[in-house]
Amino acid sequence: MTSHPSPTTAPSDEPRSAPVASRVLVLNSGSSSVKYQLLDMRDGSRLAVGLVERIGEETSRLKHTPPAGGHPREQFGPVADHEAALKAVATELAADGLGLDSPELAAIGHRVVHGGMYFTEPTVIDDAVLAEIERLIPVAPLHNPANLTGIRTAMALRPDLPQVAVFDTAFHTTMPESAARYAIDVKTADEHRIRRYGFHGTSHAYVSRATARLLGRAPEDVNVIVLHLGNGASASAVRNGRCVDTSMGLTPLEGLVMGTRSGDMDPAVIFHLMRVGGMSTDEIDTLLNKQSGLIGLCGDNDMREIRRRIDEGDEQARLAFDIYIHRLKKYIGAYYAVLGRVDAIAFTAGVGENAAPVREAAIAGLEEMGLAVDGDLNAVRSDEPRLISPPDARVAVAVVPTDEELEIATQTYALVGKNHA
Ligand SMILES: Nc1ncnc2c1ncn2[C@@H]1O[C@H](COP(=O)(O)OP(=O)(O)O)[C@@H](O)[C@H]1O
Ligand SMILES: CC(=O)OP(=O)(O)O
Ligand SMILES: [Mg+2]
Repeated sequence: MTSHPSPTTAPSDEPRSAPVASRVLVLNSGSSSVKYQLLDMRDGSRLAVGLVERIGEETSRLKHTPPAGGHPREQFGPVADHEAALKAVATELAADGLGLDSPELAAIGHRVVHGGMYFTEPTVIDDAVLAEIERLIPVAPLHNPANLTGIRTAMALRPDLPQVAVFDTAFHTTMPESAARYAIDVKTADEHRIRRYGFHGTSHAYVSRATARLLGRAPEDVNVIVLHLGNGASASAVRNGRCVDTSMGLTPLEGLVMGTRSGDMDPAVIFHLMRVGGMSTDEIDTLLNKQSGLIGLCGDNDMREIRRRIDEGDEQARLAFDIYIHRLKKYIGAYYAVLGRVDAIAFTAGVGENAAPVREAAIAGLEEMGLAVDGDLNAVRSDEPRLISPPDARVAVAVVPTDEELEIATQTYALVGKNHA
């Protein structure tokens, strides 16, 4: 696709209608990276895609893929912080004539990981919204600070433009109290707003809908278990298009075994580490969030590397893989029981979309539940949503690539259009 010359600057006294500008820039700021996409919302096409990774290190890398036909450009060298990263992104976009000053830009959509109980919908960002995202930093210490810097930098670059926050937690606000509450003293829980919020909601929403489409059915008619297996990983149970349970909780630490996070464990492990191990709260926080999961178990958090080591007979990598799969299987069983009837199980994100051995092992032995994976279908590599269960399977097993950026752009553009109308 090419960048279109702007036909869009409307005179300010024109009647208010859908936004004339049709582009949305999406920023997904992680703890050490910024992923971005510029989309044209007339057809959902991508005008530019990129990533700045290893922010704050000497070895930062920016990779920018311009409109179709252009060669990806890479830059190496230190990018000090998220503000510097975003400015570098703005420079790259400007070099392709897609600068942030473009009148065709309708809005900037931001992934915000923790929205607490307050934000159930995409929200235009103002000072009060910024303050609430800031207040939630203690429950998303790896994510919300980066999200905030991304927002503030974008606001400084385009103060006139609507900046929209799309929250990871929003899709999970439909969870019933029976799933959202921990079984702890109610007064204490309420005082500190301790409950299960869930994350990756934009992905769970997008993938559960795309799975229904793959089955040729309406989202309201299907029950889906979504397994979002990236570096962070979470499972969700989606009944008739609405989330009824998810594996992450107050913070993105609960649930599945992840790249560097432990997921579920007896909370008494923490008291033990404090009392007997002499560790501080911060040390335990770092241990469980950054030094546990796959990396803690075997020294690698990348599933490709773990599979390579297993193929070489590495026992430690094998055990890490087995622990990862065991936890995943437990959640499949649990959410099967929560939903009662399951129409599909969808694998998504970096591991879910690419690691056929993970999909095979997670479903193995569940034939009595109507679950099976066809070896040939599972081996297919594709960017398209696809079934990997045998044609006669009672429950569909699918690989459904997620697209958080498209979902964020869609929600952002819909909100800006609504506010305009
Ligand atoms: N070809 C592949 N085979 C197996 N695992 C892969 C492959 N490509 C990516 N992954 C896994 O996906 C992870 C990244 O997933 P992703 O969804 O991009 O994570 P995040 O958004 O949390 O950064 C990597 O850490 C790696 O474990
Ligand atoms: C919430 C969360 O875990 O996000 P990510 O997978 O991007 O780290
Ligand atoms: Mg991700």
